[in-house]
Amino acid sequence: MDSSEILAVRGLSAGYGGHAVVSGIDLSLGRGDILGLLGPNGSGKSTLLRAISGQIRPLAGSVVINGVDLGDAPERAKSGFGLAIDPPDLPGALTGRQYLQLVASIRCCAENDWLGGNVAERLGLKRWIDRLIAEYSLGTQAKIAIAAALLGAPPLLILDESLNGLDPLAAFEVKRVILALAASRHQAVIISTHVVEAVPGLCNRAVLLAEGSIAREWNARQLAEASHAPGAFELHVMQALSEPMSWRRR
Ligand SMILES: Nc1ncnc2c1ncn2[C@@H]1O[C@H](COP(=O)(O)OP(=O)(O)OP(=O)(O)O)[C@@H](O)[C@H]1O
Repeated sequence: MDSSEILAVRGLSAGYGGHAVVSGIDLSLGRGDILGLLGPNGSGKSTLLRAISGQIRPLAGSVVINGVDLGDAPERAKSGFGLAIDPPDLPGALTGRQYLQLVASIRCCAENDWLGGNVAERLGLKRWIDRLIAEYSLGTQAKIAIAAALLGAPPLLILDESLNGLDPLAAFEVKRVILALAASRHQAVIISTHVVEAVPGLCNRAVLLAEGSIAREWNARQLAEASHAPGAFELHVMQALSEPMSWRRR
């Protein structure tokens, strides 16, 4: 494996009850990559991220995180990524601080071990930190999930629609944190989103999932070009989705 490769997904199929929802997925992320994962509802974005994060077992193929095969050494591989938990799955009976302490103890780091300052404060969590997560709004829950995912600066950061529900200031701060992580070239980020227009300014790679397969990919140059023309990237995505499956991935 290339030492700069943080995520290597090869021939991955995954789904539920033995039925594949995503199949034939190949992905390689290096240090400094920010991958935007796009796709219509039900196209398999969350399923793919669940397979990459070891929440479901692949039906075929492999996932290697920072050089560790998830199938061979799941616990060691899992220490290579931070995942922002879906707000309904957060432990509502803990305070934000207790949750950060819990995640920090699992990651063997301090509860304020973030690259680039106090992320909890930057996301506006200071006045919520000693209150129960169950009392948080959805957006505030998303913020604590992101802050926890970033603890200990894991090589890979996985955000599944985590920008949803954030107020503009918090979304701006999360984007700044992500861009700084990528600029440090120690980490890679994979972020699924329906906010197509945010992708060219935030990501240097993008893939479009359709019916469980990668239908189209964009590299840094293509995203940079699209970012100069308002609406251009959204148009590319909509065009790709309107093409028959057999035309895609050119
Ligand atoms: N736990 C589950 N058990 C069985 N089927 C599931 C489960 N979770 C998702 N699916 C099915 O897998 C398919 C892909 O769902 P998935 O949530 O991965 O899509 P998505 O692209 O993330 O969608 P969205 O944009 O709506 O969040 C859907 O048909 C869905 O019904």
